[in-house]
Amino acid sequence: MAVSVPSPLSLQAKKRAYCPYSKFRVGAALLTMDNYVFTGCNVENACYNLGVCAERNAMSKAVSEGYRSFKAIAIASDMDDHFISPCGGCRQFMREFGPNWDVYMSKPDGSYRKMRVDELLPASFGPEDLSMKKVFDIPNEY
Ligand SMILES: O=c1ccn([C@H]2C[C@H](O)[C@@H](CO)O2)c(=O)[nH]1
Ligand SMILES: [Zn+2]
Repeated sequence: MAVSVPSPLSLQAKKRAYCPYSKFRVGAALLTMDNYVFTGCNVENACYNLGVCAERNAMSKAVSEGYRSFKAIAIASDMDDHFISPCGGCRQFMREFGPNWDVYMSKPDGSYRKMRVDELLPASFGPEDLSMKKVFDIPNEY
């Protein structure tokens, strides 16, 4: 499937947000190196701290389906005066899969700001610091 970034799929994913507590809808569309797309929305919980962000949801879906190599993620919210920006936890989660891929932070009108993961999280800690190989070479059996 051909996908433009920031992807309209992030807007579609936003519609599925489960956010009765914050009422702050977020959608994400993650593009893999081999051009598959995994979407995600935020999923909140009555036990507030268990809520999951849209970005992490999309990345976990991709990894659980066997994809670890990412080109870009597009993020959408309902804020029309700000570009949605990933939280610190999601930045670290993105960095696990490499420092050099793109994050498109959008507004509902489709305008966006693009930054690389390493710009969003400089001087980061990652798998290499634990003497790991590239993350896509990490086996599923140890
Ligand atoms: O980049 C962001 C920022 C916030 N949220 C979610 C978390 C929570 O459900 C709600 C309000 O913070 O928005 C995301 O999913 N992604
Ligand atoms: Zn987050």
